Amino acid sequence: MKRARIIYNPTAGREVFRKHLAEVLEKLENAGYETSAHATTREGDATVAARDAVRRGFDVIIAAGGDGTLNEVVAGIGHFDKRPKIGLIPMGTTNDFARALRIPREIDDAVDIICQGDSIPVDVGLMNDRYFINIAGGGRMTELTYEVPSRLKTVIGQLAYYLKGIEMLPSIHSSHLRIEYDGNVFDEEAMMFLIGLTNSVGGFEKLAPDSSINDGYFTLLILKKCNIAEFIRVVTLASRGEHMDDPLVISAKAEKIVVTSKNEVLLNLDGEYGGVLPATFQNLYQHVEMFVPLEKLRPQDQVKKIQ
Ligand SMILES: Nc1ncnc2c1ncn2[C@@H]1O[C@H](COP(=O)(O)OP(=O)(O)OP(=O)(O)O)[C@@H](O)[C@H]1O
Repeated sequence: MKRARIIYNPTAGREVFRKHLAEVLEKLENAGYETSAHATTREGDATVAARDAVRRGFDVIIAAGGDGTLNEVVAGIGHFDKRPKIGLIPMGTTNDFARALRIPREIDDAVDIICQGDSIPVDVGLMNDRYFINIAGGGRMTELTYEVPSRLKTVIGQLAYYLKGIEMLPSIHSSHLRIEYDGNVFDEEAMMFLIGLTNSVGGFEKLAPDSSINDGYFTLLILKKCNIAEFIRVVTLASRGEHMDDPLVISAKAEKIVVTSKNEVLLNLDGEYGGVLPATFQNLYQHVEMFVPLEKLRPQDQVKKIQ
């Protein structure tokens, strides 16, 4: 019998996962998994619990929480040579990663996907020595996501980002950025840069429309220096996925990106504070294996499943 370890964040999102734990355990047992669960107690605990699960030989780790919990689980298993497969039960507010992988928000449906057993390899990002699964970025604008108070985020979800964005508009300014990406160099003032692994960020599902979750490449987006009116124009275009051809936007695919600045530029990693530049971003090709609804994935993400 295979063994699964559920790592859940009891404080994530709106729903209380614990209330559903018995039925989730039963479903997994019926699907042939001997399952146990760990409730995280603080920030970073999912990383410790995931590391522990690898050492104890679990075949599968199921992250029940938001992107933050999944990020911590990936950080916990990332350094090991033999990594358990990951299942995801989206319990967060934005659940960007689950959205990109077409994993449904309903607990029951998400568990069904794990029980069905289809899985694909997924790329993971490494910034200096920290893992990310969805997006990294820097510049005044990306500070938004961690300035949104978490209680506000839980109550009104992604709307909080937009509200905070409007409030912060007057304070948006450019920074000097030197970005080396696979042999190319950008060295100018810019508003922000984003390094994406998936196509879904902060509710913007078409931010990196042609990204694939397992091709070994990041999508790099740079927004050049502009005024507030231009900035609003590009963000509006981005909400519709129509920003890629805008003259203020540089986009590229890259495996390795090195970013430095003459200014102090704060970084954002999967929606959390990620330190300051300089930073080296490395795409770890197909580093984790995740359970997904294979038939619902976009064609470019449907890598032949590994048995
Ligand atoms: N018991 C706990 N008390 C407080 N914080 C916790 C606890 N367990 C985990 N955390 C922290 O909560 C953070 C956010 O959790 P998570 O991402 O699961 O939910 P979310 O913020 O609601 O969702 P999303 O990231 O999708 O918006 C995690 O990064 C984790 O460090």
